[in-house]
Amino acid sequence: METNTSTAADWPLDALRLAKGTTTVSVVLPARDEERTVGAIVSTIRRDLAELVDEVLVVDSRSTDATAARAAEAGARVVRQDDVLPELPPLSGKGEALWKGLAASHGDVVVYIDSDLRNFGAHFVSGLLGPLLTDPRIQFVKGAYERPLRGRRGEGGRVTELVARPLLNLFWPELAGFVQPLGGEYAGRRSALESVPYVTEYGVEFGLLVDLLEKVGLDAMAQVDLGSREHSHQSTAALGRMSGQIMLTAWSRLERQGRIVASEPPATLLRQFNPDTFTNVSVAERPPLASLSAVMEEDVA
Ligand SMILES: O=c1ccn([C@@H]2O[C@H](COP(=O)(O)OP(=O)(O)O[C@H]3O[C@H](CO)[C@@H](O)[C@H](O)[C@H]3O)[C@@H](O)[C@H]2O)c(=O)[nH]1
Ligand SMILES: O=C(O)[C@H](O)COP(=O)(O)O
Repeated sequence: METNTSTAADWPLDALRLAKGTTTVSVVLPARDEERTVGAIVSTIRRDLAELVDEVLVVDSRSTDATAARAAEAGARVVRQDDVLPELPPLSGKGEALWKGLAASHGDVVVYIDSDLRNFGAHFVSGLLGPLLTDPRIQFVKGAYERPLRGRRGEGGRVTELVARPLLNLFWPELAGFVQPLGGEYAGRRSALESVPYVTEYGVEFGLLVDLLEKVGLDAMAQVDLGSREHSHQSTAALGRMSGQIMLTAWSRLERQGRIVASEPPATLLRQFNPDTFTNVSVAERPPLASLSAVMEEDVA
């Protein structure tokens, strides 16, 4: 991992403009109720990265606020998650938004950026593009950063530290060098992203790392330090549900890789208190988009 690690400052815009050549780039932003932040992120990309980014696509993930309007005003193309590939039964959550964004976008390289970032800068996108535009061996690039929690440096990323990184270290230690395995800022070649399934809900990042490791190998994966990342924080209860989804994603990969043989499937209801609720934390899965390309070409042309 260390050999494929760089920082955003290693990738100045002038050099990337030259390296880009005819490669087309899409930035895809999944967004559910992000009216406060999505417009500024889209505007920054359009203003500072006009020569590098060919398409900015916001996937409106069933927002009930003005996310779609704010994104469109700022210059993004906006699609509604459930309007993409409408012949398929809709699924829900972030993973579904990302898969639909892959289907609806056109770039040779796709950059994913969360829409709730509060300190977004153009270096998030240019940093992620650096290894992909300059090294043909690289298929996938993950952002790394320091994450404050309500002003406390290094304290953010609770699910990352308590669930995701321990699971990766236990079962996929090759991936232990990824500092932010759950981070929402990453990029890949379309051919690589279309070759793997997308887990729905919040299992998507964990599933992509494990599946891409198997598909393209660690030498084709890179990491770029993007500095510091600030985003909106979810409640502890919501992070508990996210953790359940990530654990079930890990389980599905262990089973698929033949590393566990289950006498019975795991329960998928998470009981939480205050209020006393049961939530289904199961995740579904979309197949590799390449396997649906005929359908997709008809639909998004
Ligand atoms: O149903 C959903 C839920 C979220 N989002 C968007 O996805 C992004 C990240 O979602 P958020 O709820 O802010 O996730 P975090 O609590 O920040 O979770 C972290 O960990 C998750 C699990 O790996 C990752 O998916 C996130 O990108 C990462 O920031 C945001 O732009 C959301 O608007 C959707 O589009 N649809
Ligand atoms: O990636 C994570 O662990 C979750 O997004 C939680 O992040 P937070 O602890 O910074 O809210």
